[in-house]
Amino acid sequence: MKSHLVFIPFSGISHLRSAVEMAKLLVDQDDRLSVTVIILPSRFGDETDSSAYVAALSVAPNDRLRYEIIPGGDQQNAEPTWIDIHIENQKQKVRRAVAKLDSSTLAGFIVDMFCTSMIDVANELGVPSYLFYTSNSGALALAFHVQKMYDEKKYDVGELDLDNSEDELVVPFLSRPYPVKCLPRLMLSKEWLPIFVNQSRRFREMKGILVNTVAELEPYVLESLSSGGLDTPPVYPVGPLVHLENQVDDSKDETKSEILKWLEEQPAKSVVFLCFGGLGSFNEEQVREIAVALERSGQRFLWSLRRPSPDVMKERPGEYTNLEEVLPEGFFDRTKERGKVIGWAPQVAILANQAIGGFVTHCGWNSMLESLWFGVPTAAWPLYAEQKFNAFEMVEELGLAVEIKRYWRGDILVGAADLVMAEEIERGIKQLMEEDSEVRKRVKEMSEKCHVALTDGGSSRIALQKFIEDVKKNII
Ligand SMILES: O=c1ccn([C@@H]2O[C@H](COP(=O)(O)OP(=O)(O)O[C@H]3O[C@H](CO)[C@@H](O)[C@H](O)[C@H]3O)[C@@H](O)[C@H]2O)c(=O)[nH]1
Repeated sequence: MKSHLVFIPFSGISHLRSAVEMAKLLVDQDDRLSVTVIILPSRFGDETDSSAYVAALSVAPNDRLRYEIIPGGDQQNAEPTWIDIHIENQKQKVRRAVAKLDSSTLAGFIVDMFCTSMIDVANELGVPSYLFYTSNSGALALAFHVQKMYDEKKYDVGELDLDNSEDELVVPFLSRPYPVKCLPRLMLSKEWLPIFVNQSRRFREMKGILVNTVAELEPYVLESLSSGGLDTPPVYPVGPLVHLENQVDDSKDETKSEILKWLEEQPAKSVVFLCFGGLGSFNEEQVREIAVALERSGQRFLWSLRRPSPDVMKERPGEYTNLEEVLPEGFFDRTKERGKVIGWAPQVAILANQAIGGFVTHCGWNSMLESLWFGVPTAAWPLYAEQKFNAFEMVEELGLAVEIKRYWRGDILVGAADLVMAEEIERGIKQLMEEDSEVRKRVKEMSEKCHVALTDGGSSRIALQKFIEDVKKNII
């Protein structure tokens, strides 16, 4: 029997790309399955970081995988709205897009964690909803755990002293206590917590949850989720879903070619790469500390440095027109033989290059998976969202990363951030680049497991097959 799934990702590039990889896997795995990916307009009104990617998708024809692009229309140049309101505003357009599909084969909706209000549209049509979770299963379990405690009145943000708290939470699926100050900022904000908790409640309405993780990477969390303690829908670890296409040297892109050429000239595993995701940027004081650390470390480096946005909730960080203004005087002269400062990075192609020996990252989950995929060890410097949890899991629970700063406080999206001193950064970089470290060895082993997971008979393929079988069983 033919089945059709409607997939509604969030429009941000870090959610969209893994969702598209997920959709491709689904249709590859089962030739009776087809998927329509509905691409929502960006909340920012522009489409800067995803427009080229989306344009390329729409020209790639496939009978069983289609893209329905919903234009921004009247929202162009409007004030950006909060994510939940923005998604709510798209419901009518999604109804219209779904109405064009053959309802007799409709088997369900797969929605991103930010698009849970689309469950209402699926319910109107009488089809089940599934969640596609773009981060790890630990962050998912933490969200469920905090929601459960909140609903049972055991978690009160009013009682938490955010930045100075030495309190720790005992979280069932973690092997050690979790410091309250490492909770994502949303879980510590009176204003945001109810929205966050509501999102987790809606996760529980789903028939199943696809997670961009690997069974071998997070076994304890996945066991805990499947044992029923948190009373969640079934979880399917189907990752790592990594967008690998831009790994090749695309000669049309001169900046990328130049970066890759420079890397080819460097010795194997000699370069430390620094990159902080789509929203990562630093004030001038912090930029100087990083520059000093790079100089003192003596290490070869490739540094993706972005200009901070005046209001990151409304506008993404941009590119510097003159990097010398922000870097210490003489920095370029002193480091020109061994370092390169760039803007937006072709990250996957860089991580795939033989010259990269370590990656200083903000711990966005795609970055963590990309570095694991290429066996590159990381130094954790979390900046926003759930990244402090990711850092805790990778450094403390799994021993797969070193740290730049232990228990870093703040969140750059709400304007509060500790200054990290050059000494701390230098120490982290040196530890990261150690040749025969335990972390490097563990990363290599985990990298191999990630590759095996995606082969026939591998854990992620088995989980994907189980998901497809369950989708078919759940058709009413
Ligand atoms: O200069 C850059 C910066 C980023 N990237 C790519 O952009 C993606 C960034 O994704 P990620 O590392 O996950 O970071 P964020 O963009 O910050 O991702 C958001 O979404 C993730 C998945 O839900 C969360 O884990 C993060 O905390 C959240 O901030 C990756 O594929 C990178 O390869 C580049 O190619 N060049």
